[in-house]
Amino acid sequence: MQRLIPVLNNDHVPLHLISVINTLMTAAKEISHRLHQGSLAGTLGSTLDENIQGETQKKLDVVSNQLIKNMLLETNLVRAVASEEEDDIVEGNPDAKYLVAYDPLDGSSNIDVNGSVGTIFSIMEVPDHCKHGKDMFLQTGDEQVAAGYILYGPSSMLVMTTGKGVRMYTLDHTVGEFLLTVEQVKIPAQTQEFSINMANDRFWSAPMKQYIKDLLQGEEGPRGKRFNMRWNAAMVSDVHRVLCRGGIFTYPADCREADKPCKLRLLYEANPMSFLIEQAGGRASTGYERIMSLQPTEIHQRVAVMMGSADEVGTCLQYHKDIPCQRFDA
Ligand SMILES: O=P(O)(O)OC[C@H]1O[C@](O)(COP(=O)(O)O)[C@@H](O)[C@@H]1O
Ligand SMILES: [Mg+2]
Ligand SMILES: [Mg+2]
Repeated sequence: MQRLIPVLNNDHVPLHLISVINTLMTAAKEISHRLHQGSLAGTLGSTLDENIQGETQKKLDVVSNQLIKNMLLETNLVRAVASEEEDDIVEGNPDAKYLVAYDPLDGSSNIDVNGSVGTIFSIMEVPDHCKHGKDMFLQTGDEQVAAGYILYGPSSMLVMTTGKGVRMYTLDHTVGEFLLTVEQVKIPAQTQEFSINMANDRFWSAPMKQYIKDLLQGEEGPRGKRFNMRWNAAMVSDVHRVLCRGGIFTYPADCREADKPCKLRLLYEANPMSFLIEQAGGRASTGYERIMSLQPTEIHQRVAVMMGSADEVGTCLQYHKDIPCQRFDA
């Protein structure tokens, strides 16, 4: 089985970019090790702090963030990082070419129940027109040069793209390397599986309520087929399932909190996942716009997300076209 770096070399990925990716993998192996140690590592549970988004930080959110940030900045190949767990960007080498946005630990409410979690990353180049400050990161998802995630599940897996399809690698603990295990990921266009937090049903907009209602009616409803539901509460593992066998994953806008209609973050959750999904033949939208075409205005900006099997996402978007409603995220 091929190791990660020779695969990236074969794809003619620039050497410095390979080093950045490899550094992320070194951090990921350390995070994977700590997660597998569980309570034995003394890093489960919460801190007394909140991040910029008002969410209680888990100890492993903080540890993972520090590991990734320090390792990336030490390479001197990174101009700046933007993390879910940092209020602002953290600057590195002023002459470096790469920007890395990341969610150090996604789905972190799963940590204390020994559930799957992940690390999500998005790599961009410093734009010509802007060499300083957080505005460097305000690029569309189409500008990403690499993106992916590490899923810490029963096995640890890297799933990534540099724009030439999607590959999956599995961490072989005996050699400490990610080995290529799926050469070309392709999402089936059709599906009978959806992934959503159903507890938010009464807070969704009219098109989303109707779409899910019709799915639930199965073969007796307008869709004419039975659907199953899966929700891991970690975007990484829910999207991983979609990449493996198809499905639609969605976290739509809702009206639970007027000033926070969306949950998932554009730069380090929605964009990298959309890059993977599109590279694997799927679609990724907010319900109204293609996610990777959005012009970001803030580093911690949130967006509505619906992504996965192309035909199923298309059907969901049709509901958004046909049913007029007040947009909570407008
Ligand atoms: O609490 P909910 O509504 O189930 O939300 C789960 C969603 O929130 C997230 O956990 C947000 O990510 P973080 O854990 O990085 O904040 C997603 O991974 C997941 O899809
Ligand atoms: Mg997350
Ligand atoms: Mg997180």
